Amino acid sequence: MLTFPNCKINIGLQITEKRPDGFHNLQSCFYPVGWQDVLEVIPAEAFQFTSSGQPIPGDPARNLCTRAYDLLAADFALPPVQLHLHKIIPIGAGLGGGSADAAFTIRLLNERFGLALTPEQMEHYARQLGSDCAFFIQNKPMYCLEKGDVFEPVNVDLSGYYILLVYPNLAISTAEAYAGVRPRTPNTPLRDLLEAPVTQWRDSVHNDFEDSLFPAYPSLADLKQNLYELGAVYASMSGSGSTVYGIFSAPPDGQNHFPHYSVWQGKL
Ligand SMILES: C[C@@](CO)(OP(=O)(O)O)[C@H](O)COP(=O)(O)OP(=O)(O)OC[C@H]1O[C@@H](n2ccc(N)nc2=O)[C@H](O)[C@@H]1O
Ligand SMILES: Nc1ncnc2c1ncn2[C@@H]1O[C@H](COP(=O)(O)OP(=O)(O)O)[C@@H](O)[C@H]1O
Repeated sequence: MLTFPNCKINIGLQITEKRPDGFHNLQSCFYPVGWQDVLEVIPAEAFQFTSSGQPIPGDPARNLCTRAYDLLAADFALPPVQLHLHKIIPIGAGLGGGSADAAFTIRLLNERFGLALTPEQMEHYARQLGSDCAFFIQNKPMYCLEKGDVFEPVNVDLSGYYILLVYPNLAISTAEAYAGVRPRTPNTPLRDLLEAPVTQWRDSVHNDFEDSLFPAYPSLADLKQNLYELGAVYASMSGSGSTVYGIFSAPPDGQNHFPHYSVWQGKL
């Protein structure tokens, strides 16, 4: 059985405070985007995780797909399987690709083996694997709070727009990015700013990670400027970087403008 874990972008990201557990409370709109991996579950004699495509750093036994399987296998009598992941979504890119793989593993095993888990139960498992993992269970635009794992509905609909994602071949560790931020109470909550149409977001909807990462990596600020010059109605870095995206009202000519970077474009 096959499934296609997709990535997300963050539309605005306010980091409001450091928590006693060392994590940060945030407010952000998470929005699913169609850049996808391929994940297959295959009957096997013994559990095995294999991958192709981009090399994934780290021990396969600690891969988020393996950890998702182990988590469910602790509570259910799962038969052994081979999980094969064809990795396409850039890694360490602010796109939540690893979290998507983990959440889709839970969804796939639930369906394949008739575990009858509700979305809330699957979110409970996903939260144990990463802060933005639970989002990918329902996988629809959400206003995310606390660690990014508490959801409220959001009235952001970008259907009809096009998106261009540019990954500048620079992996940024999420933990390192959080270590550089200065949490603060925003003047206006992101939720209120998102009430305006996308054409008015440029000067108001902000990703707080840009404040520390753009000075450290000036090429990221240049990339955002390039996307505006290409005609984006809104451009931003996603999550903890390094992907920068632009939202366009007509299809942009992305491949020709960024020949040395990994790009993906499609409809929202
Ligand atoms: C920044 C965001 C924004 O959407 O996405 P990415 O850019 O990684 O995709 C997320 O908060 C990333 O969530 P996720 O990638 O699941 O992070 P986790 O694995 O849970 O945590 C990695 C490390 O980041 C820090 N961390 C993460 C989430 C959070 N709310 N506060 C934190 O301080 C912690 O130091 C933690 O050890
Ligand atoms: N299936 C997976 N895909 C990508 N990264 C994974 C996976 N499993 C574990 N990881 C680890 O997670 C880290 C990157 O996670 P990723 O979700 O790509 O980054 P980001 O949160 O910035 O989008 C890497 O250090 C990688 O070793």
